[in-house]
Amino acid sequence: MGDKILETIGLTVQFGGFKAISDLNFSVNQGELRVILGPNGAGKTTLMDLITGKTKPTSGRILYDNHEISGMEPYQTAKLGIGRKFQNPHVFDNMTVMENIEVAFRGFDRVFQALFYQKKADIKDRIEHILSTIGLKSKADRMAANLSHGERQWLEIGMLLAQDPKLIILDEPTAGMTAEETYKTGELILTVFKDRSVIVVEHDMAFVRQISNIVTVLHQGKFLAEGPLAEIEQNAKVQEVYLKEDAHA
Ligand SMILES: Nc1ncnc2c1ncn2[C@@H]1O[C@H](COP(=O)(O)OP(=O)(O)OP(=O)(O)O)[C@@H](O)[C@H]1O
Repeated sequence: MGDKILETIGLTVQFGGFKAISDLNFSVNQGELRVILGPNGAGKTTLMDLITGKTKPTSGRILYDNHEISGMEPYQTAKLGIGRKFQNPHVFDNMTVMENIEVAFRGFDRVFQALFYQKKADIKDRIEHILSTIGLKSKADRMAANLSHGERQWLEIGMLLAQDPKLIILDEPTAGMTAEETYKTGELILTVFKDRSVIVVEHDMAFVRQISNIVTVLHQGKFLAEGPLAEIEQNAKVQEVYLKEDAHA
């Protein structure tokens, strides 16, 4: 596999007679931040569901870090180090910000859970470090329910960091954010996930411009184009797909 963290080969999933992902060959290198673009219904979320095991492929392979993971359950891919942040934050409202990060540490691994109390000082330092990274140190004791939408998203990014995944999947991390929150999220992603393998599904083009390196465009479950954003924006096939999409809107 060389330095690929993820590779799909002929990946296909069929719902009834409809192929939501069709014969897709796609790969992400170690340490790369890859953005996935595509009009509504292109199959972006389905691809992320396939990688994490939420959806099982009809055919084809998914290789992750030298493991064949197609057909695995989400808890298995999580154990192997694939971490996902959903569009709507999955934080525990009835817990404080600090407790949410603590739970993310504890829940990840049973061995770690057993060691948790012995290593409390060490864990505390790591939790504090994560809280300052996501800019929520001063709100550590606040209930998660009382955070703003942007802060809840950052808290979930902190929970991902606590799990220390090898491959991070971010599903529209700026959905519902103000322009300022979106920019701050871009900065956060560029700093905290630097040198990590990250896949970001996103629509906000200003945000994509801020963070992007290589962009992969999907259309109707198929690979359409791939390259630096500036190149992709000039791509005739991509322009056609997005223009058609606008015409239907
Ligand atoms: N469980 C399912 N059963 C039937 N059809 C599905 C299922 N999941 C997804 N689809 C269909 O597969 C296609 C791809 O959906 P998907 O959500 O992956 O697209 P997307 O690129 O993430 O779109 P959006 O940008 O709107 O989120 C859509 O036509 C959707 O209706």
